[in-house]
Amino acid sequence: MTATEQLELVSANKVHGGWLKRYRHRSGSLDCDMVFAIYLPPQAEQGPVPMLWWLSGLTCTDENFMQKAGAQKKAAELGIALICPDTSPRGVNLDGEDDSYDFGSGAGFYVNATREPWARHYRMYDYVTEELPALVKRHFPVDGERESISGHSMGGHGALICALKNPGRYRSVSAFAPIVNPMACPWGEKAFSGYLGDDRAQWAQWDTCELVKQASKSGTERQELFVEQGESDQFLEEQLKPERLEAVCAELDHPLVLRRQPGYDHSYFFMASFIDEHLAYHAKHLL
Ligand SMILES: CC(=O)Oc1ccc2c(C)cc(=O)oc2c1
Repeated sequence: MTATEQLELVSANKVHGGWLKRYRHRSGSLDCDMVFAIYLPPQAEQGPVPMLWWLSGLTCTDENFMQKAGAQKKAAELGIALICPDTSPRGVNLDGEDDSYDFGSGAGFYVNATREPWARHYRMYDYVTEELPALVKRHFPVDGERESISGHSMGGHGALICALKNPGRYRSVSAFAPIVNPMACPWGEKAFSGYLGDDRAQWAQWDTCELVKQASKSGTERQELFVEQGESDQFLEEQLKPERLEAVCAELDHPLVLRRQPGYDHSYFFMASFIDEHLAYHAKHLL
């Protein structure tokens, strides 16, 4: 811990016997103040508990998942901490940052930007895989050896790339309606050209379908990917394209559980309907 590291408590609410807390801190990797949310189940009072990282989607903050998914009851039953970062740097005042919902504020895409003016602040990959985990392990009763990761949409893309880029790090990975091939959909093309520039070889380092191909070539461990997808999702055909992940995984024999759920859309009602099953899935790997 650095001598100046400070965690400012923003709010605290008791939920299902545990505590949901929000903290503000100075992020070195993003060079700005950030807020994150952590739910500590009642078991954390007895000793370190395993962690599930939740990465949220476009327009979200640390709050949406904790307020809308209804995950705390099951997390309390299982004894799993939930940690939810914000989705982009905040308050850095870059030109064009607030012009649209799918780029800039609330849309960090969990990459490390290499293009100016984004490169100094938009390093969400380093933030969610290195800086914030180290901080959480220093300050909270969590077991740093037992972590899993999940997320929704842009955050589902984030969860999948974090797991694929760090074989052996996460005990399990799941995603709701993830953007599985951002190199080839409008949201991803806009974000990657803005944050990374024109070099598509760089883009491939942040694309789930491409990372599955790379894992196959390099012979690294093939971790199962668990994906939940609503069939009435309004972004299914244009942005999410789960059939591309299905095809790549089938071709390369990468384990994938893709569940298509009739009638469900892209909203938090969809996540609230299946979050308990995802928590139980992660618990099998964490406990
Ligand atoms: C709270 C909420 O509804 O979150 C939400 C809405 C829409 C989207 C879209 C369109 C994409 C995404 O990545 O996340 C997301 C999250």
